[in-house]
Amino acid sequence: MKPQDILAEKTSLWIFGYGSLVWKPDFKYKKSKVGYIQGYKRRFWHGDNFHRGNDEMPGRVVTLVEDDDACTWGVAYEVTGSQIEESLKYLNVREAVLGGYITRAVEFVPRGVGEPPLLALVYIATADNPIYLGPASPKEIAAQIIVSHGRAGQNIEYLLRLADFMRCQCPEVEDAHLFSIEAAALALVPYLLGSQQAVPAS
Ligand SMILES: N[C@@H](CCC(=O)N[C@@H](CS)C(=O)NCC(=O)O)C(=O)O
Repeated sequence: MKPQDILAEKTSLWIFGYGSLVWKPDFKYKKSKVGYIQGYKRRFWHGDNFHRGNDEMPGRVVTLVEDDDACTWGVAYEVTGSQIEESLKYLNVREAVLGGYITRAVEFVPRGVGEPPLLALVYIATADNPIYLGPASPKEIAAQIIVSHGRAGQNIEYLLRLADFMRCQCPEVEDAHLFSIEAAALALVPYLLGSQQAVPAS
């Protein structure tokens, strides 16, 4: 199903967030649900030269990579009436124009027992995007994150708030990729805080 199929003559639209959108939606919505989408894994493989980085030192933000065996937890937001146009207009700038994300339609599964799956719009950055950075080790990703910042603030804030969301809202979920990067970044902070030692080689 294409994104436009779920937008046609809609009085209600669900938007799935799995990165900064889980802690900073910044658009009006009617309700939100924690849950997951199947067939995608979340990875810090997208570059960001606006919100959490710049052209000289791009930050790293998350995107989704297709993987039939994986699922990604986040938050789905329901927008209705005028919220639909307002949210899409806002996200088009924040995610597509400034972030390089495209939209896809996905099936969102709410965590609540017996709650039916919902069709949702999701913003994904694909490998053909000019600022896509691709795979790297947790240490390499962490080393890039701790020195990057952009118009929205420090890249490490983006990492820590996402890790906090997962610990608080999805404590039962194992996300080795996210938490290994968080641990590597926190281990590097003492070196960042002006210690004399050089940052250890990764
Ligand atoms: N599309 C993902 C990732 C969104 C995301 O992190 N987008 C960046 C743009 S590169 C953003 O909005 N950052 C705002 C911020 O870092 O405060 C989501 O659904 O959460």
